[in-house]
Amino acid sequence: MTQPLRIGTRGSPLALAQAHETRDRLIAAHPHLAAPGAIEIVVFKTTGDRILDRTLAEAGGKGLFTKELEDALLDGRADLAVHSMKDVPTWMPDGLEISTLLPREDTRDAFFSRGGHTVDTLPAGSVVGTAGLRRQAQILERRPDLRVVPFRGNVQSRLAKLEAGEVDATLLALAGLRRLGLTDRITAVLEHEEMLPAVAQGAIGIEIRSADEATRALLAPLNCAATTARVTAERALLAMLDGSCRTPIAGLATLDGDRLHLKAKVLSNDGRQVFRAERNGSASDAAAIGADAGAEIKAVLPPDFFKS
Ligand SMILES: NCc1[nH]cc(CCC(=O)O)c1CC(=O)O
Repeated sequence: MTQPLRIGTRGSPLALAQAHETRDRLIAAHPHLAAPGAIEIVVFKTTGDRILDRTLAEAGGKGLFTKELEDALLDGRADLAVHSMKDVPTWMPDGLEISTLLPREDTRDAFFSRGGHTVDTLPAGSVVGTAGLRRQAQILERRPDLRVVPFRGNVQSRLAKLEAGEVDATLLALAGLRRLGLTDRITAVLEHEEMLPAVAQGAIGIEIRSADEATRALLAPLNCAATTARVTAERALLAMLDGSCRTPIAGLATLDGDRLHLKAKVLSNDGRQVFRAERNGSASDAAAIGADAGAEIKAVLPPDFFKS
C-alpha cells in the first residue's frame, strides 16, 4: 500500500465542495487515483472558522483561513491544501507555494434582499450585512444612505440570518453560490461596474510544499493557464498596494486571447474616496501589469490612507 494523497481543507460546505472538485479533477487526470483510499480529504479548523462574531478586519487580517492548512502542509499532515484564492495572503510562507489554479468561476457578486429590492431600490436607512470592507465601501459609494453592518458566518448561515430579518440585504460571491448549488435565492447579480470583485474572487488555488515534486507533477494537468495569468495580475496589484483586509481593494483581470485587461479600485471604508487604474498588456506580462496599476494608485493615495 502506498500512502494516500492527502487533501487538506477547511470544513465549511464551500471548502468541502472545492476539495471534492479538486479530488474529481485529480481522478479525471489520473484514473488510478479513483482506487479506494488513494485520496484522503482531511479537514482542518482555521482561525477564520472559529471567529464568527467580528469582521475579518477586526479579527486580525491575514492568513485567517490559511495558516492551519499551511502548518499541516509543512509538517506533513497534508500534501496539498485547497484554498479560495481570495483568502490567500499575498506572501506565502517559506517552503510553500501555490502550484495550481483551477479554472475560475464567475467573478461577480450576488445581491440578496428581502422583498426583492435591488441596490438602487432599497429604502433609505436599510441595513446591509457584509463581512468585507470591499463590499461595504462599494455599496456606500453608490448608496451612502444605507447602513452597513458586519455579517459573518458561512454562506448558509448568512442566508438564514437574512431570512430571519437580521438584515435587509446581503452580498455573496456568485462563485461560492454556484459551487454550492445555491443560486436560486439570488435577487440580482451585480455587474463589475457596480461591484468590482475581490482580487482572485472565484479562483481555487492549490498549495503544496515547494520541494514535493511528486504532488507537483500530479497537479500539473489541472492548472488553468488563463486563470493563472489573471490571478497573477490581480495579486501583483494587491502586493503593490500592500493589501490587507483593512483596506477596500478590488481588482479584476480579463483576457481577450493573449491580451490582458486589468481594472483596479481602492476606496475609503465609507466609499467617499475612490481611486481607479486600468491597464492593458500581454498576458505574459501579467505580474508587471498588476504592479504597474498598483503603483499608479499608490502614487495618488493620501498619506496614511491605509491606516485610516
Ligand atoms: N471570504 C470568504 C469567501 N472566500 C471565498 C468565497 C466565495 C468563493 C470565491 O470567491 O472564490 C467566500 C464567501 C463570499 O465572499 O461570498
